[in-house]
Amino acid sequence: MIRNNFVKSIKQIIKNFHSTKITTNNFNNNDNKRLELTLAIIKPHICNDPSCLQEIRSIIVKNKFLLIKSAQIHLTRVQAELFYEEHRGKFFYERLVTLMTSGELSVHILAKINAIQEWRKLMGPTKVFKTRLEQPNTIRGIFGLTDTRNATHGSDSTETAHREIELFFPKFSIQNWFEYEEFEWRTKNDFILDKKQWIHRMKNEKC
Ligand SMILES: Nc1ncnc2c1ncn2[C@@H]1O[C@H](COP(=O)(O)OP(=O)(O)OP(=O)(O)O)[C@@H](O)[C@H]1O
Repeated sequence: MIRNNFVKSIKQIIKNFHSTKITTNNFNNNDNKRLELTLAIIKPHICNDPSCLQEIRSIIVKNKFLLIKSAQIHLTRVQAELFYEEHRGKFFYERLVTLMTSGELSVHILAKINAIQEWRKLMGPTKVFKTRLEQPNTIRGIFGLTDTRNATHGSDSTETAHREIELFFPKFSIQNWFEYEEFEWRTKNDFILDKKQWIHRMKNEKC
């Protein structure tokens, strides 16, 4: 019941979000801090439910993250094992790998000032049952089902973010993005959200 109410209120927030045009003022800060990149993953049990998937993507946009790249990816077992290598041997490792290979993932490179910390804050803590009580308005508080099926993933440091971005988007050059694009994303006037691809485009960018 409580969970249903949260889902309803999130739906309402999203309904109010009609405009796809946003201005960089939303992304600027006063001390000209650079944007940061992080990797966000929406896990398979959410991707299997189109309305939940749509809601989480809309929450990302609503919270003023820039969607730089997005892809639907089905991991092989080898890829999932590599991704979660640090957890090998833990009691939840097998079920985690099974979950992450059970269907498509929605994978996104997000940009924002303090993107890593901001995305983790929006997701909420790993443990779903505690999170539902203590931080019910976070993504995991609303959409998490169990500690493993906790809806989303987010990189936990710059080093991890860059490693994970390279793993999922091998053609994307982080170095080039910071050298040639970061300034424009941070300072140019407006972007358009392409809701088919779930990426932001600079206004004059060709599709
Ligand atoms: N105690 C646990 N029980 C079940 N699953 C767990 C547990 N701890 C972690 N996991 C699963 O392993 C994933 C990676 O765990 P980690 O400790 O890196 O958490 P996290 O940094 O909050 O999550 P993520 O890396 O996915 O953003 C978690 O997102 C969750 O799916």
